[in-house]
Amino acid sequence: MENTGKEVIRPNAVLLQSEDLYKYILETSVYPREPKPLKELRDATANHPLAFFGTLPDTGQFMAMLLKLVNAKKTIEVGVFTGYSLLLTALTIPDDGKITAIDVNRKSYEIGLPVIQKAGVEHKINFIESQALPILDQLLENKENEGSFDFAFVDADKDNYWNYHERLMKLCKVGGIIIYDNTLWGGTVVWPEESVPKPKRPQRLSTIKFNESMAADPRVDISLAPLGDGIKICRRIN
Ligand SMILES: C[S@@+](CC[C@H](N)C(=O)[O-])C[C@H]1O[C@@H](n2cnc3c(N)ncnc32)[C@H](O)[C@@H]1O
Ligand SMILES: O=c1cc(-c2ccc(O)cc2)oc2c(O)c(O)ccc12
Repeated sequence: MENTGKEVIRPNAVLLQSEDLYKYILETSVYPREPKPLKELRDATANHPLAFFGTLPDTGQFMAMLLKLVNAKKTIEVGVFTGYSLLLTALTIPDDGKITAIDVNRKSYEIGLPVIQKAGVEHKINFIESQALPILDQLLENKENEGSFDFAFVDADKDNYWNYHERLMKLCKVGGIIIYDNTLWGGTVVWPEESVPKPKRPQRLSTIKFNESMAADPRVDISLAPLGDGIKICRRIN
């Protein structure tokens, strides 16, 4: 039977419409297990005017689970900010694991760096201050990098997500995982355009197009999980 996409919407589609329920998840499942350095990094970021950029702790907890499930050792991060997702990755991968972390802004990385150093995981991180696209292209110039990464986390300029995807599909191994953050863009993907604040419209359109393109990409298994701001989890199939 043809899948019309018009099936009955089940009750769980509205479950997280309550802030109290989100608080419940954080207080009963996430915060009690959050490693101390991650809490320290959140505290160090709390007064930053862009503190809302930080990866949400429930998303982080799920990401750590996936990193462990695929035994990730070699990873890429696009979009570091003060380093919540970076530190989480560094704490999760083995001692000889390596993260290539790219961000245009080293200043924000330096806010979290003392916490990363204190946690004893800085040696796993190669931070590169740059636009991400040229660095991904540079990595691809070395054939040894092709299909060598176990895991990638993308949390930067939404307009480039598909460009990142094309490169990460070559850099990640078959069976490797790529996570794209903010793929529900604050829920605005289903709002009428005129209800969306003007500055948020371009990224909303990019996100809608990205989700459509991803659904049509036969190279990956996908899941759009409503964690945090929506994370698209891709597993490279071939
Ligand atoms: C939402 S924040 C990342 C949050 C981070 N994952 C965390 O856990 O705190 C987005 C970051 O992407 C960076 N960024 C934006 N455009 C970029 C680009 N073209 N290349 C590299 N980094 C970029 C910004 O400087 C910013 O630090
Ligand atoms: O409100 C934002 C904005 C961004 C953003 C916009 C433009 C860029 O070039 C990079 C990032 O990212 C966000 C984000 O990742 C998040 O989790 C919440 C809010 C925003």
